[in-house]
Amino acid sequence: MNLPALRDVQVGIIGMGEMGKMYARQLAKAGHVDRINVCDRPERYETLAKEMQGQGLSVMKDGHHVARTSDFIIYSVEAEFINSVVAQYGPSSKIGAIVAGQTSVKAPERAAFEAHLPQDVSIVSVHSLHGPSVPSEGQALIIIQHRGTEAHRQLVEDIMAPLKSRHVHLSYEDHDLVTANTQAVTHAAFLSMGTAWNNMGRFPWQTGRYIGGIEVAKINIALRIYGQKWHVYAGLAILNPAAQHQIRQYAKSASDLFKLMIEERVPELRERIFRARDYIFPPDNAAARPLFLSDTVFDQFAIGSKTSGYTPPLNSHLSLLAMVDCWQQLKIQPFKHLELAATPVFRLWFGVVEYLFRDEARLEQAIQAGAKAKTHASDDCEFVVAARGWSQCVDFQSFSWYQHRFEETSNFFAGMIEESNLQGANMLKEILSQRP
Ligand SMILES: NC(=O)C1=CN([C@@H]2O[C@H](COP(=O)(O)OP(=O)(O)OC[C@H]3O[C@@H](n4cnc5c(N)ncnc54)[C@H](OP(=O)(O)O)[C@@H]3O)[C@@H](O)[C@H]2O)C=CC1
Ligand SMILES: O=C(O)C(=O)Cc1ccc(O)cc1
Repeated sequence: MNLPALRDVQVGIIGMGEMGKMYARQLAKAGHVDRINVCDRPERYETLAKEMQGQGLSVMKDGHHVARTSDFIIYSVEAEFINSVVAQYGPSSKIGAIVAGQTSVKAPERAAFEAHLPQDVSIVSVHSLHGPSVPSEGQALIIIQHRGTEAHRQLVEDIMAPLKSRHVHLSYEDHDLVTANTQAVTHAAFLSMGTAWNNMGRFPWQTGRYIGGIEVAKINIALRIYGQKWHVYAGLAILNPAAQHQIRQYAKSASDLFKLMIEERVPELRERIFRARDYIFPPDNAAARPLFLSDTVFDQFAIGSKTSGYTPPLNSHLSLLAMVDCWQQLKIQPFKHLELAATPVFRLWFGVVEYLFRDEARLEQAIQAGAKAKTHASDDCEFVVAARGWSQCVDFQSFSWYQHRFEETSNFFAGMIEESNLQGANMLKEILSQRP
């Protein structure tokens, strides 16, 4: 069947949440295709039509209308619902259409497409590796040519071109492996930090003390994540087949290292941390292009005043030590994904980890702080409990438990999130532009 020329293509977006709106607005602005047909749930039709007035979009009542008129249909709904939404609207797909999903985890999307789409429909999926508030230019856009020809793939890439993203070609399987390696444990770390602060009942940035260096990055990213929708994180943790055991290992690594700290088993602790470091940051790894973030970079975004004369106690950085230990235990080499398919959050987090691990004196200070000074032992104890809790929640595959845990902490942070998101966005932009 002949494919339409780009200027004659009608693009359909089912699910006008944050990502759907971001795509719709950018594609409509480019004006390179014939029409953009969009819908959300039928009960939201009138409100959506009003909201989208004058933006060059054709707002439709439901997914049947979008599917039957569009040559390229993007499902941009919650991963938890992808099967039921595709089951409902998939059979209405226009003959010969190309279908994609924006879901962050592809195993359920693939299963839904294979089960419910007619055979004449091609599957060339997409996934923007950034949140809706990050400009798409230069960020990774994964393209998955699953069922269809080169011409189908090319048409999809031409349709997505106005986003000016960097197209990365992966299979469905590799997508889930790469995103589990970059996102699952990263999110578990930040979610656990937030839960620990909530359970301690104090905001780390409201203690009146100066917070600089990598602490600022931790706080801003944690708040950034808690400012997003819970289902995005729940979906990729619970439904990605490669994510669960990584999150479990992260909790185990945090717990193992914490036990070595409180039992003051310094030689064992040091041996384990240095073994992990040598695996993740081998000194002779020419392929690894370090980010080399510095205190000066982070301190531009410090909280409080350095002139208060207060010297912050040394931190054990348990969340960072556990990350590298987890990667080493599972033999994951995250460097491999840094250039190709890292999200902005992962790149920043990796930079923070590297900042600690590429400096032996800093690493030794963390070991001493954890096993001797024990200045952060009570925080670390809460962190271990929180990491285990998130891991159990993911193992149990409970979306409602996940939502409850997430919202309890995001409510605790309410009021802080907006301010921090602004600072977090500036920080991401500044720090990520520091790359060699
Ligand atoms: N936010 C992010 O940072 C990123 C998200 N993604 C992925 O993109 C997808 C969308 O995420 P995002 O836009 O953030 O989430 P949103 O919750 O903002 O958007 C999803 C939208 O789809 C709607 N929806 C659900 N069922 C239907 C249906 N039957 N018909 C029409 N619309 C429906 C939802 O309605 P309701 O709320 O009532 O359920 C909601 O408005 C997810 O799979 C997510 O994992 C990918 C990259 C980044
Ligand atoms: O950068 C991150 O890890 C984020 O938190 C934003 C995000 C969330 C979900 C995705 O599918 C892609 C990017």
